[in-house]
Amino acid sequence: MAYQLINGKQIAKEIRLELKHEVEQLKAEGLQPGLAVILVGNNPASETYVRGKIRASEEIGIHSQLIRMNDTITQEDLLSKVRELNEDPNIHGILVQLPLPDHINPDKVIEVISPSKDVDGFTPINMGKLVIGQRGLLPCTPYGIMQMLDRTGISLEGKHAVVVGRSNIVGKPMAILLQQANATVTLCHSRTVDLPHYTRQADLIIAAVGKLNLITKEHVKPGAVVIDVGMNRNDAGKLAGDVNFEEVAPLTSAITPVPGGVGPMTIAMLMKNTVSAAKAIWQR
Ligand SMILES: Nc1nc2c(c(=O)[nH]1)N[C@@H](CN(C=O)c1ccc(C(=O)N[C@@H](CCC(=O)O)C(=O)O)cc1)CN2
Ligand SMILES: [Mg+2]
Repeated sequence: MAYQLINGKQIAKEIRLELKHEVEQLKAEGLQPGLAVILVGNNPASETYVRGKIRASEEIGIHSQLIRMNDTITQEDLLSKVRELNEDPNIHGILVQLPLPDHINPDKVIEVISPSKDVDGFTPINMGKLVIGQRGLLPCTPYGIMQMLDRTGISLEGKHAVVVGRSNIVGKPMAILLQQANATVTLCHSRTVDLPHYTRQADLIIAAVGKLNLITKEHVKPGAVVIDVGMNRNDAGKLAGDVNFEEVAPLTSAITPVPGGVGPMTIAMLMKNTVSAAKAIWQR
């Protein structure tokens, strides 16, 4: 079957270009959105993602500040830094790159980020708003997937979506956004018995577990749409998703690649959230 390859890299580029124009206008009106990125330690993958965030900010015209902290920093010192940024009038978005070192409780850190500056959409306030359908800042990866589906013209109305993975960052918020778009949602996870039983009924599969080749052709109904959120290394050391792309793609109507699918959308939506946060704070 001929399938559509959903080009997240290209869609993300379009979104960044739209934001660049919007920021030019905002700057002319006297507002330059500002983003602070906190990186604790030197995890190589985090270094890459943080670099991508700073580069995207620069390209769009968002003022950015990278705050590097040694991995021996105390939780209290990290909390103090976040509190300081909460009060900084030039900063409209704050994010703490995850994962954090083991001695720091990420929940405690996320909790102190001002919800109005929480451009990751991870604070209990923004998560709560999402659940009850109030406007807030949305987590970037699920928000990016919604944009990708929308901009590809994939309708969710009445579709059966199966989300595999129940993380706070992707699976849970994804399930909520999909049901708000009138999909019927099944949320599967590592303890689901007979995963293919569920995924084979799906018009849309979102694979967000972090397990190489978890989704094989046995999991997929012909014509389904498959979104791969996984980021794993294969035997050759190459980046690969949760979906066995070679065998699954020909069965689908549309599928995202890894790399070049969901990943770039995450950073584009972070930029969008930063611009939205700046406008909301400015209008207060
Ligand atoms: N505070 C946060 N921490 C983490 C988040 C997050 O949204 N907020 N998500 C991930 C990491 N992440 C952003 O932080 C992220 C991961 C991957 C990509 C990406 O563009 N991937 C590329 C491939 C990049 C590569 O070659 O390594 C792709 O898929 O094409 C962007 C952002 C965990 N932590
Ligand atoms: Mg990807």
